[in-house]
Amino acid sequence: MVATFVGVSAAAIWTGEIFQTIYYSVLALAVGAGLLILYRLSPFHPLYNFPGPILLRVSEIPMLYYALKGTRHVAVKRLHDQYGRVVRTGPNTLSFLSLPAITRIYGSSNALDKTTAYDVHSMNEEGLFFIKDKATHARRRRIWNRAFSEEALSQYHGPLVTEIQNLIRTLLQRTRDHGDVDLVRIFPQYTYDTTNTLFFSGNVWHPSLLDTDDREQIVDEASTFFKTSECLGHIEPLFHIVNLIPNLTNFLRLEVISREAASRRLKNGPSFKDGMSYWLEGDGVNMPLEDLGIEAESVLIGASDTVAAASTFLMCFLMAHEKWLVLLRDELDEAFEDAVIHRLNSLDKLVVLNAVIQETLRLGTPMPGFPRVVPDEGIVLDGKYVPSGSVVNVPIWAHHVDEEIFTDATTFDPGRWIEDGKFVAKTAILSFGAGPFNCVGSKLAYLQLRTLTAMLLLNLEFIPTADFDAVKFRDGVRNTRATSFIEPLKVRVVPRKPVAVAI
Ligand code: HEM
Repeated sequence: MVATFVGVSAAAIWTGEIFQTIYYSVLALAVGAGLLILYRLSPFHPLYNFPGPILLRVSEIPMLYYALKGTRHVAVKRLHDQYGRVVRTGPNTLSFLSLPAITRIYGSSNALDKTTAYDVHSMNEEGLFFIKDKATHARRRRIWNRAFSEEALSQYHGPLVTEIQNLIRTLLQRTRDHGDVDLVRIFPQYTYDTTNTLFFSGNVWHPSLLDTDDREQIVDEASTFFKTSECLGHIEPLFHIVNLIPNLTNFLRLEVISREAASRRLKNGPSFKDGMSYWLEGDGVNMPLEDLGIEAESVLIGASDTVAAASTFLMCFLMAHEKWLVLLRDELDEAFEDAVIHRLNSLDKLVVLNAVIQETLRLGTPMPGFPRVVPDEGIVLDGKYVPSGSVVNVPIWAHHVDEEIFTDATTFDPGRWIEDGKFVAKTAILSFGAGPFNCVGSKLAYLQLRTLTAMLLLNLEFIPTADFDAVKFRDGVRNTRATSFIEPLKVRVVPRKPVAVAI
C-alpha cells in the first residue's frame, strides 16, 4: 500500500516537474521573443530611423512568405512605391533604390561582401558563385574569365548551333505530335543541354533532355534546389540544421549531379575545347581538381535557367508586340537573304535584334536583388549612415521599372535602346549584376540569346495558341533565385525557308 502510494506520488511529482519545465521554457521563449520584437521596434535598434512596415521591422517571416511565393520582387517594388528610395525590408535588412547605392554596394573597387545567404550548399570545396572572400574570389574568377574569352566563345559557336538545330527539330516534332508545344517547358531542356555540351562536352547526361523530354526530371531537380535555397538563404542558420537531417536534403541532388558531371567529363575527356578545358588550363594558378564538382554546380546554376527564362520572356514579348516581331524578322531576312548566317559575330551588329534582347533583359529580370553585408566601419549610402552588419540590397526589378530612370517603364519598347539608327545601351541595367561578383558568363549569355533568336525567327514561324494572354502570363511570373512561370506559353511552330549557319 505504502509502496503504491509512494510510486504514484513520485510519478505525479515527475509529471509535475516536466510540466513546469515546459511551462517555464515556453514562457522564457515568449518573453525572449517579446523583448526581441520590442528591441527591433525601439530607437535602440541601429536601423530605427529607416522607414518600413512594422511586420517587416520585427521579423524575417513576412519576406520569407514572399520568397516562398516567388513574388519578392513585386513586394519590394511596392514597398519602395509606398516608403520611398530606402526601405527596411527586414529586421536587419535595407533595400536602396538609387544609382549611387548600386555603385557603392556592388560596383566600386571596395564593393561590399556577399552575405551568408551564399553558404546554402553542403559542399566543402570552393566554387566561384559561393566564394565570399574577395581576394580568393578574384583568383578563381581569373580562371573562369578564360572560359569566356573571344577565343573560347568562338570554340562554342559550332556546338551551340548544333544545340539550336536540335531545338528547332524538337519544336517541329512536338507540334506535329501534340498540335502545340509549351516554350516554358522546352526552353530549359534546351539550355541545360547547351550547358552540358559547352562546358562538359555532353558528359553529364546522354541522350539530351530535348530527346527524352527530360525523362530524369533534371530541370525539376534544379528548380527544387533554387526554391529551397532561396528560402533557406533568408534564415541561413536553418539550412545547417536541415542539412543534418538526411531525408530533408533531397533538394541537394543538384550537387550530386554536379559532382558526377565533373568526374564523368574528367574521365571521358573533351570532344572539343569546352568550358572545362579552360578551367583545367588555369591562369597562372590552377583550379584544384577537388573543386570541379562545386564549380560544375556554379555553371549549371548560372547558365541554364537564366538563359531559358530570358528566351521565354523574349518570345512572349514578341508575340504580344507584333510591331517588333515584324521589324526584327525584316531585319533578319534582309541581313541573311542568301539563307546563310556566315559568322555568328555578324549578329552583334543587328540593331533591332540587340535592342529587343536588351529590352527583354530589362523587363525579364524579375530578381529581388543580391544581399551584401556592411563592413565593420559602417558605410554612408544615399547620405545615410548604415551600421556594420546590416544587410543591404538594390532591388533589380524595381530599378528596371523605375520611372525616374526609364520613361514609360513598364512598356516593352526596344526603341528606347535605338538612337540615330544605332543600338545604344546608354542606361545601365542590372540583369547581370555589377562589380566584382557580376555575371561571369554575360558574354556567352548574349551570344546564346542572339543566336537563338536569329535562328528561331529565320527558320520558324511561332503562332500562339488561341488562349495566349500576355497579361496573365506576366502575372504568373515567379522568382525564387531562378525565374519560373506558372502559365504555359503554348505555340504552334511552322517551318519557314531553312537558313544554314556557316561557322
Ligand atoms: C540571361 C542570362 C543570365 C543572367 C540574367 C545572369 C545573371 C547573373 C547575375 C545577376 C549574377 C550575380 C549574382 C549575385 O551577385 O549573386 C550572375 C552571376 C553568375 N553567373 Fe550569370 N547570368 C546569366 C547567364 C550566365 C551564363 C550563360 C553563365 C555561365 C556559362 C553564368 C554564370 C554565372 C556565374 C558562375 C556567376 C557567379 C559569378 C561570380 O560570383 O563571380 N551566367 N549571373
